[in-house]
Amino acid sequence: METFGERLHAAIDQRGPLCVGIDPHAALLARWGLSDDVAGLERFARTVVDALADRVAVLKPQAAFFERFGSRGVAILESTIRQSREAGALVLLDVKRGDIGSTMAAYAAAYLNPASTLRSDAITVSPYLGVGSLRPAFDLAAETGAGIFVLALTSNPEGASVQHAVGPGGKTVAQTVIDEISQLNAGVSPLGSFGLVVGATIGKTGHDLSAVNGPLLAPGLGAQGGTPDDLRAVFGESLHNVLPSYSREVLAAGPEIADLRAASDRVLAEVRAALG
Ligand SMILES: O=c1ccn([C@@H]2O[C@H](COP(=O)(O)O)[C@@H](O)[C@H]2O)c(=O)[nH]1
Repeated sequence: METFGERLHAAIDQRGPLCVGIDPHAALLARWGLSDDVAGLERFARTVVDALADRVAVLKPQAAFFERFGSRGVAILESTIRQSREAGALVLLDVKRGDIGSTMAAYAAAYLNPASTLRSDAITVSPYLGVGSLRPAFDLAAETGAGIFVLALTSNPEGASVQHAVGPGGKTVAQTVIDEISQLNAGVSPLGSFGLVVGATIGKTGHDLSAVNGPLLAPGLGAQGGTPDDLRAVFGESLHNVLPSYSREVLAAGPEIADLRAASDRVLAEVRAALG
């Protein structure tokens, strides 16, 4: 069985280092001339899949924007995940789950079990209950060839007050998360399946990402103010493992498929130039 790290490495080789988010904000539905309801949601998500799933390495549906429409929104999320994967994109479902281990096992089954209708290639998780509480998700991911991205240094300005806090061992909370995830990827080639989320907006923080050996998802580009040039300051020597992620910056170019493709090609060229 191919691991998520192997599949992601191959997808980036073939399609380039880019993740595009599927974030059907109410404001974007309006901008596209769509109604803020399930029909609008379905058209929006289908258009993004038709435009990008056969060309970008990773699509990242943001579960919140589907869940706000209840069970009918979740049904659209299911079809969006399925159609994206059928068209060749890897799907990173942005759900940011995190709970005590026994409950985490159920979340993992919902998103990573091959029999689940929400089965994705990878998910985002929150380590606020301790990285160890995520163990059932790590185990199921390893068993099924899926990936996990753990929030470490998030792109929002509020994140630092918790993530930069220093624990009893003298390490920051974020560095503790980074080090625990690094252990899961130790010795793996070409790329581990356990990634971190590190915002492109955070600047130079002094955190050491050199041992991660896994993908570093970088949201915060575009609409949140981060630029490809910021990536060097944030990631330094770890730039080669960065997966830049854009949502609104690309989605705002819709609803025409050609315009979405052009926006995605433009940001890909910009991040390629920055990553070197
Ligand atoms: O630290 C984080 C973690 C996740 N996100 C998510 O990424 C997208 C960003 O959307 P933009 O439109 O490109 O700003 C969104 O789904 C967030 O929930 C993040 O921004 N920062």
